[in-house]
Amino acid sequence: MAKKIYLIGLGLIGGSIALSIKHNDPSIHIIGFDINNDQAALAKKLGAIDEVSYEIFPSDISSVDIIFISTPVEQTINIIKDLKDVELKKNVIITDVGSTKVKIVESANKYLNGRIKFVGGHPMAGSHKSGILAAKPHLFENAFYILTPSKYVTLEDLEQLKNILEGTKANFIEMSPQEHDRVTGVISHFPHIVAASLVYQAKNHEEQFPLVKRLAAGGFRDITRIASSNPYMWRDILLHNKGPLLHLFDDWISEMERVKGFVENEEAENLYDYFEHAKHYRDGLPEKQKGAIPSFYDLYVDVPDYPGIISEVTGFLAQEKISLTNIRIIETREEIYGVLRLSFQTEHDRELAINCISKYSTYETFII
Ligand SMILES: NC(=O)c1ccc[n+]([C@@H]2O[C@H](COP(=O)([O-])OP(=O)(O)OC[C@H]3O[C@@H](n4cnc5c(N)ncnc54)[C@H](O)[C@@H]3O)[C@@H](O)[C@H]2O)c1
Ligand SMILES: O=C(O)C(=O)C[C@]1(C(=O)O)C=C[C@@H](O)C=C1
Repeated sequence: MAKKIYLIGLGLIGGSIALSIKHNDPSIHIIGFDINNDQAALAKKLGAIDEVSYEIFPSDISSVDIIFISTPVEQTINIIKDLKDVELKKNVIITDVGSTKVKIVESANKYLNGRIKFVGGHPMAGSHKSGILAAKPHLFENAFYILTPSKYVTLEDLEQLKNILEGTKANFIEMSPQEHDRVTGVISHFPHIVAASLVYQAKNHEEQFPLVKRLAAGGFRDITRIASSNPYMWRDILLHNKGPLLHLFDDWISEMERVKGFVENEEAENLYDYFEHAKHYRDGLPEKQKGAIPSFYDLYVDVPDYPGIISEVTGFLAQEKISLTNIRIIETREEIYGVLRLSFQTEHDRELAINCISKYSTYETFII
């Protein structure tokens, strides 16, 4: 069992991996390095790591069992290249978390050439946010964690990596780097391009229609949330996955032409079928697992409808350090009661909230 871990890159993903390892087994010693010293200091302060390294390859790197590279994908390749000349522990495992795999695994095979065991990794959960302050120990709960092990990696090596990642509560799945980049191109990379393009469509109409920005409601905000992601990260991802993405551009252009034809020719039945089939497929996405549908867990609370009720309820949760992902007043009933909808990242947090609210109040809670 690995007892000493080294994390290069202490942002959202690296930080969440560190927190999940620490929460699962505090005895694991984690050293962390980040080119941004503030991130590293925060990671230490948050208890994600035990020790900050101020150089990327410290002398005690030769004693670590597993090295996680959780940097943007182009930096990941640079680090793998530099690692080839570093003295490391025999049987050390190196893994990454990059959103692309083909180029990263190619560089590992080229520079580490089996001398060092490399397991491509990619947790299929995250956020449009970046940095250690967005990191959560349960970020990967119920998500798929994709592994693309090279031929030099044994089953025991994979088990050792999965054991250290047990605290993520993710579901591990193996695939080839090629399959990984094709699939993630479809369900992650290209959707990020589309989200950004929809933002540009609004921006490009703002001069003619100044209200565009102000009238943007839930639908536009939902579909464009990921356009707030880290541009540095997505620049690298698109350049790493150019091949599959160029095919997806062609598919998308054909699809838009097809739908344009339905509208232009007023093909009502085709338009209905278009939305109906999309709804059927989307509604069929697995709810429990993350990465497919944001697995927010909603709790409804019957509350008296008076000023300050929201801060009263969130105050209960704050007292017990229960984190919330969203809160909305969804209904104000004629009589004195209203309904709050509280959203949580995990079912466990929702359970904690139910107990917390019943402990501090008589407000009725229910799950739909
Ligand atoms: N954001 C997501 O939803 C998500 C999900 C799964 C995988 N990923 C992948 O995880 C990786 C990290 O993404 P993130 O969301 O954690 O980004 P992030 O910006 O939150 O964190 C990246 C960290 O790496 C540091 N860094 C950059 N270059 C470095 C270098 N050369 N040496 C050391 N540290 C360096 C940055 O200072 C930053 O703190 C990326 O490869 C991304 O594709 C992201
Ligand atoms: O949840 C989000 O905001 C994400 O964009 C996470 C997301 C994705 O779903 O595309 C982004 C990049 C990753 O490689 C994996 C997951």
